[in-house]
Amino acid sequence: MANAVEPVIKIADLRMKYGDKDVLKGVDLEVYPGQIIGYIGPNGAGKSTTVKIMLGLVEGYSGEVRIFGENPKDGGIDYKRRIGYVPEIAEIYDTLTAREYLSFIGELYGMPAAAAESKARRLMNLFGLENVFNSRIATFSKGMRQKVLIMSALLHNPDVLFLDEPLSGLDANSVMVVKEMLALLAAQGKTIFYSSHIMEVVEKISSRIVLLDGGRIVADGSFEQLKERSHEGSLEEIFNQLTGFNEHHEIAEQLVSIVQEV
Ligand SMILES: Nc1ncnc2c1ncn2[C@@H]1O[C@H](COP(=O)(O)OP(=O)(O)OP(=O)(O)O)[C@@H](O)[C@H]1O
Repeated sequence: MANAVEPVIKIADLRMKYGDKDVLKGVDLEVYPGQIIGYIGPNGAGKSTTVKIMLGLVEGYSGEVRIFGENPKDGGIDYKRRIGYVPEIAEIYDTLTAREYLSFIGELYGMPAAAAESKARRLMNLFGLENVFNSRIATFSKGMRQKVLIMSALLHNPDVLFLDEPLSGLDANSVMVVKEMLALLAAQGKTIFYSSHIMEVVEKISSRIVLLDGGRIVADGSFEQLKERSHEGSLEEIFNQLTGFNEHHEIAEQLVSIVQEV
């Protein structure tokens, strides 16, 4: 049955090479409003490359890519205001205070300065960072910096959020808050593209899981559908089965034996 709602993300036959290496080998994907996509795959599978292409950060690919119907190659910027991004490794301006940084990012997205600052302050309070609003980011712990990154991606109320290991460094309480917040955002029609290696979290929060392996999508469905198809119990086991990995015992034993050599 045709879906009457327009896809937020539409990718068709996406291919990308780095030098001689085929990194993406024909990826097809349509993502709809309100979906939380768990985008998973082994190291080097091509996850970050896909996301960077969608964000317009990487060129040189072939195939069709549309975000809100726009082609990242066309250079339009209005649709980019509807996107939020938490990269895995972020360039964050250490010398700025959280207040300065977040206000700056808000203004970049077209928010009035006062509105950006007021929103940033209230988000900081809810993340338990009210006492460091005027402190330099250089003095922040890893988790505090990660919270600032999450806030900076959300400040302008984007319609689609790309998250790469967003919970990295967050304490257990903050993890619960962010997971619940993502579910609420999705329930309001926001689209979440969630890339992570933490299978327990992906299993719980995703409405749909897309597994990329060697530049190809090898599974696409809800956790229940993937479970039924693979006859495995957990997403970690499904991941191991679909990526053909069953050597963890052997490799672990060999690692230990090398470590123990003197
Ligand atoms: N700028 C680049 N130049 C050359 N090769 C690259 C570049 N960026 C990525 N690659 C290669 O493309 C492949 C896919 O990388 P990508 O970062 O998309 O993988 P990933 O699925 O995000 O992996 P991880 O889980 O480790 O983050 C890897 O083999 C990587 O070495």
